[in-house]
Amino acid sequence: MTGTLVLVRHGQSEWNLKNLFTGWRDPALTEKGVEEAKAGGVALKDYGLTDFDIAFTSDLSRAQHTLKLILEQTGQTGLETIRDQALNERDYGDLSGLNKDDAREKWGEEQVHIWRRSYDVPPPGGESLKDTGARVWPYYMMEILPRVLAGQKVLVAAHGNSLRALVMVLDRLSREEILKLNLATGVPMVYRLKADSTVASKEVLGDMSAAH
Ligand SMILES: O=C(O)[C@H](O)COP(=O)(O)O
Repeated sequence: MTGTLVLVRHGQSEWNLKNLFTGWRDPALTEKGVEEAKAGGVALKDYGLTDFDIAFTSDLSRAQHTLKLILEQTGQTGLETIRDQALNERDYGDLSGLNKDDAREKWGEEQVHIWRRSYDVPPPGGESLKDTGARVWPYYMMEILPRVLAGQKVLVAAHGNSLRALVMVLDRLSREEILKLNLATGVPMVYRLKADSTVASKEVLGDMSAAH
């Protein structure tokens, strides 16, 4: 029997609230984001996951803060944690700091949707989902997956697009399907993997439909 992999997107950030492209910029969580992260922790606790072996997070404070708030709820504040920029949000390049509605007015709804959700079209000066995956997938294979296959319970607090890259592979989504996938903030996804690293089961502890 292999272990458990939990993926959770950080709670709402100040720039999510202001509707700005964020990428590698480093805004803090909002009050709502703090509440979402705590709720994610409570959901894990209620589910019975209070004994993680290790946690991973990005180099960005919104993900690190989310992880801290979750671990406070599961009673694991001292848990070994590895931070790595391989798990950072996709680099939004020249869009970073721009308002998403202003960008739609300037470039059109469809172009902005393609930049935000397509597999291989990068925003100007930034990373496509494929580019993001090119750093997330090897990191997952080398650092995270071996621990899960060894039976550990592993928690990953990261970002909308670094996690979409992982979910694309875990859920075997096509390029068309990934266009439609949005991850809600603070909602844990609990995966159990088979020994061949494919997914045995997936449970979502919250409401993903609120994602946009
Ligand atoms: O970096 C950002 O702006 C957000 O965290 C994710 O953005 P998206 O919803 O446009 O992918």
